[in-house]
Amino acid sequence: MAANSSNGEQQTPSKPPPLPSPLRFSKFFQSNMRILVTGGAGFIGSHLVDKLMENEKNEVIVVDNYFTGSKDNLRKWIGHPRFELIRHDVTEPLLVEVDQIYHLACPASPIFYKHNPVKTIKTNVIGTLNMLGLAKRVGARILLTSTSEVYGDPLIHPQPETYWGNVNPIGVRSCYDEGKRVAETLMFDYHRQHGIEIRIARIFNTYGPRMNIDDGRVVSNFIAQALRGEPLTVQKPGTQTRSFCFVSDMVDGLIRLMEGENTGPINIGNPGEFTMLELAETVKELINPKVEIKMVENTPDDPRQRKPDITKAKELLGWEPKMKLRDGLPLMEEDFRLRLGVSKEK
Ligand SMILES: NC(=O)c1ccc[n+]([C@@H]2O[C@H](COP(=O)([O-])OP(=O)(O)OC[C@H]3O[C@@H](n4cnc5c(N)ncnc54)[C@H](O)[C@@H]3O)[C@@H](O)[C@H]2O)c1
Ligand SMILES: O=c1ccn([C@@H]2O[C@H](COP(=O)(O)OP(=O)(O)O[C@H]3OC[C@@H](O)[C@H](O)[C@H]3O)[C@@H](O)[C@H]2O)c(=O)[nH]1
Repeated sequence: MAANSSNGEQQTPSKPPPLPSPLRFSKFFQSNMRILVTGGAGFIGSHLVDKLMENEKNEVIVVDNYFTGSKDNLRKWIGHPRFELIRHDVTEPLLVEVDQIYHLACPASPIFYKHNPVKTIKTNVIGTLNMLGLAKRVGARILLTSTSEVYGDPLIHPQPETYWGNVNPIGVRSCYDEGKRVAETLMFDYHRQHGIEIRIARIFNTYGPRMNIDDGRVVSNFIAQALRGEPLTVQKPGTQTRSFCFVSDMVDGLIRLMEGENTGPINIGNPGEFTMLELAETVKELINPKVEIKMVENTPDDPRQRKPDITKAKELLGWEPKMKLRDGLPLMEEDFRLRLGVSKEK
């Protein structure tokens, strides 16, 4: 049955989806829903695993190369009978019998995805090709965590899914921005050519507990700096905007997309938009009023504005974020205090 694409026109595949394992049709079928999460040892992935494991009908397999993720994020599941953790790089083929694939494997922090740009684009292109080949072979439904970066430095604001973007094809961010755009292209080509069941989430900036403390992203940087009494490093011009979604809202959106009947792409993010100076002032107010704010140089091609139009997510998934930034930041502060060993001043 042709799924609907989020921009309205039918993306009717030329073939029906490949049949799942015959086992799933047997009336005595006892096995669980077998779910693969690539990049499941990462920030969003490990929270997704926590949520999926709450359902006793789910078996979860995580593959991860630990480039930016950590086994520590999954320690509570290691040894659990419905959980498996495999060290695997998605740029190499993988064969596991699964029913759903959440494909999150890709470094998300700009510092990390710029560290080895060729590897980043290989992960996005070859990694996604390998996961689509697996989906075709075993008849699995596959969800790609794409990104707001596919809009580049957007000329339309807020960004709807119908916006084709404004992306530099040869810049220092292109390994990620164009890599994710190619991944989306591959997803739709496998859908149209082979009938694969696809889901595409365009994730906007997400924050919360378990972010790497020094992964260089703005929310983790500001909170770690405030807790360490270091100046908050606002990258110029400071008036650039982002919209921040708390990780539990993000995970809820991803699961609704996977379980729904729409291919996407669908924006998943919080439309609450702030400048980086406003974010710094909020972190200073909530965490450490004595901390300084200092302007520092930015990096090339940094988008000037970003805010999701989440009309599709509301209408097609019945989803919208619940956590406001001022309520989410203290939860992240608590996590960072624990991990940094910095107690709250009385
Ligand atoms: N966090 C955000 O704000 C955000 C925004 C937009 C999109 N996304 C996307 O969501 C996904 C998860 O992001 P995150 O914030 O959890 O990042 P993260 O870096 O914490 O997680 C990525 C995980 O993928 C693993 N990985 C990277 N390359 C791999 C490879 N070649 N093979 C196997 N594993 C590999 C890493 O070790 C890590 O565990 C990514 O696809 C990212 O592009 C995140
Ligand atoms: O210390 C810092 C870090 C970052 N910034 C600024 O904060 C803004 C956000 O930067 P981040 O590095 O947190 O994140 P980005 O918005 O560049 O990318 C983020 O959103 C898109 C996702 O696909 C990426 O995975 C995610 O990292 C940028 O304008 C950056 O210049 C600071 O002002 N200070």
